[in-house]
Amino acid sequence: MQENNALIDRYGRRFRYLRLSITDVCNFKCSYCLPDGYQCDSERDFLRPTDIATLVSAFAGLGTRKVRITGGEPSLRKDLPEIIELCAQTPGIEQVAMTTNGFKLKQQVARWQQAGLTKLNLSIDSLDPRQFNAITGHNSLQDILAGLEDALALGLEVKVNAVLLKPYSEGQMHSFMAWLKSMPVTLRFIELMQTGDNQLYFKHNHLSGQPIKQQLLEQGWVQLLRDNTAGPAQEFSHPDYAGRIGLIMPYSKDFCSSCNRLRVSALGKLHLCLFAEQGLDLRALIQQGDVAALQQQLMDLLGHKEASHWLDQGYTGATRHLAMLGG
Ligand SMILES: Nc1nc2c(ncn2[C@@H]2O[C@H](COP(=O)(O)OP(=O)(O)OP(=O)(O)O)[C@@H](O)[C@H]2O)c(=O)[nH]1
Ligand SMILES: C[S@@+](CC[C@H](N)C(=O)[O-])C[C@H]1O[C@@H](n2cnc3c(N)ncnc32)[C@H](O)[C@@H]1O
Ligand code: SF4
Ligand code: SF4
Repeated sequence: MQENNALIDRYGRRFRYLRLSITDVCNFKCSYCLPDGYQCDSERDFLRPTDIATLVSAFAGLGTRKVRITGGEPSLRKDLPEIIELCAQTPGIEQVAMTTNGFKLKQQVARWQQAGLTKLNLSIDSLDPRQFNAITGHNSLQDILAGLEDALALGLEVKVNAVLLKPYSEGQMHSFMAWLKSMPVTLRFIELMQTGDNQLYFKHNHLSGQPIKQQLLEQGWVQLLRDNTAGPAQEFSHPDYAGRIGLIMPYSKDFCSSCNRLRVSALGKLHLCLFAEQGLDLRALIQQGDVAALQQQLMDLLGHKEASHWLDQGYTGATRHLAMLGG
């Protein structure tokens, strides 16, 4: 890959990781994301598999090596195996990952893996069924945990996401640490992010990950190096635990200096940041199937990417909730 044909911004950050949302529909009601459930009256015209093939090959030609499929809930799309497969078969793409609430995991994980999925991130905010139900509005923790066992048995690399939430933090931490002793997954605690819709919730529930980092280091956990397609987590391992711990701390200093990812929404809009003011419409070029023009457009638009999210100044851009874009 020549440097003049790569996605590099004016701050010298290189973008090898595409987060592709394939739907904004979701069947859960996570209290920090869609507390009233998914609301939309009109039909949504999401990118089709042929559009996605054009888009992913444009990104791959500019050095993208990893695609994460996300949503809303991506497993609600019936053509998900087809989408995974076309991403996996795009020349240049080395990793196809997905973030899911796990509702369809047990039924579908073998198909996803056959289609080419290599990594799975699974959102489990609590190991206590009652707390899980209170947070997500779904009584499906046991099925999700059974699906997780299946995913591991198939050899998939699994990460578990848990948003740090003040009222649950003590129980959350305790049971997760005991679980990790024998569970070979990377468990990531994510600082709750403020969005347009959750301002009051954020005020009451946000917790910093910094004290957890301090505690881990005191207890002998060792921080690991990140590779250049890794997500934003700081990761730690410990010889007495089968699992690892990750911390995603968007409010910490310099979080955005290692930004390596761009986003495209299910409606075909490029978002230069999770908290960018607006999406930049790529759909017309995608539907023309003109990969070279699309690549030129991507390189031009990247010139507008900001240094940071400015979340620490209370800025949430146009992001009402993370289901809009897939986090
Ligand atoms: N602020 C911010 N949050 C992010 C970014 N990327 C991921 N996250 C958040 O991190 C959490 C976990 O995201 P995942 O979809 O599991 O992806 P990831 O952390 O990039 O995963 P890996 O690629 O496996 O490291 C979600 O809450 C995302 O919203 C980012 O660029 N900025
Ligand atoms: C938006 S969801 C989309 C994928 C899928 N529905 C899921 O929940 O895994 C992606 C990730 O964002 C996280 N998330 C959603 N809203 C958040 C917020 N306000 N702050 C931090 N993380 C959030 C979720 O916990 C999940 O791990
Ligand atoms: S976090 Fe994921 S599962 Fe929960 S409401 Fe948002 S999109 Fe749905
Ligand atoms: S908040 Fe924006 S700039 Fe910061 S890491 Fe995430 S996408 Fe990149």
